[in-house]
Amino acid sequence: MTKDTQAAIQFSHVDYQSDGTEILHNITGWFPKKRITTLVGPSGAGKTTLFRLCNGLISPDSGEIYIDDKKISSYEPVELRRKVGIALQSAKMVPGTVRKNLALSFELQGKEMPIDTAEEMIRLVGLDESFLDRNAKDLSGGQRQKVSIARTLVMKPEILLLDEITSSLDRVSQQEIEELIVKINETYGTTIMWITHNLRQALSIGEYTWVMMDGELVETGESSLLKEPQNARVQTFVKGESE
Ligand SMILES: Nc1ncnc2c1ncn2[C@@H]1O[C@H](COP(=O)(O)OP(=O)(O)OP(=O)(O)O)[C@@H](O)[C@H]1O
Repeated sequence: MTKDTQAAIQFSHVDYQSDGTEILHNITGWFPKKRITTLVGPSGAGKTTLFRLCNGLISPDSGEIYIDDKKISSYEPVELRRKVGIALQSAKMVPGTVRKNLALSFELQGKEMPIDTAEEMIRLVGLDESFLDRNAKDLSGGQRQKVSIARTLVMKPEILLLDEITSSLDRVSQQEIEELIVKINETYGTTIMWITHNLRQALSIGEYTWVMMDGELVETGESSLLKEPQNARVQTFVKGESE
């Protein structure tokens, strides 16, 4: 992709190993600020591991990651967690109300969540305020995913990492979440990085795409590259996923 905007996150020759096995190899690339970029690739390609590097859960063995042109290692953990929010497919809830779940990040910092923040975020994700007092265990899969996104958004992250958040949802809920992702990006200018197995989503929602395979970044650019990939392995992957 041409560098017409600033990078929110930049990888420079990043390697990551676990128990002596190389999981990510020489990753060099960037995620444009305030845009939606999808990450696609076969299972085990290293996409989730890349996310864990981005929010500081793990650190590279070599190479460097920059967030807003500043080395990731120079961020305080609390500052990094606030800047980079993450929502996962499992959307695990703690026992109790939706409000309690939304307040988790504040609680961890010994703060109280402002009432209007909870209301703003629950409305943003398309649920009405009565949901705040519902028990999280009674939510449907789609509602739980929306609450999980709202829970990440309460800290107003500049960068939002979404890991396969629509894979277990029905078509209608998927579409609602897709619309929500676009709305978050437009409302707050949030940089969004979105792992998805769904190439239709990558083509229609994500402006840019990273294609990862076997721990490497094999193709990157505007999402339209998925229509005519240059790399033979990507061609095979795209063909397989579209059948
Ligand atoms: N903590 C770990 N220890 C050892 N191996 C790991 C660890 N975490 C991930 N791996 C391995 O690293 C590789 C990449 O895993 P990762 O979960 O990042 O891939 P992925 O692209 O997100 O896959 P999926 O689409 O299935 O979620 C896999 O082979 C996985 O088994």
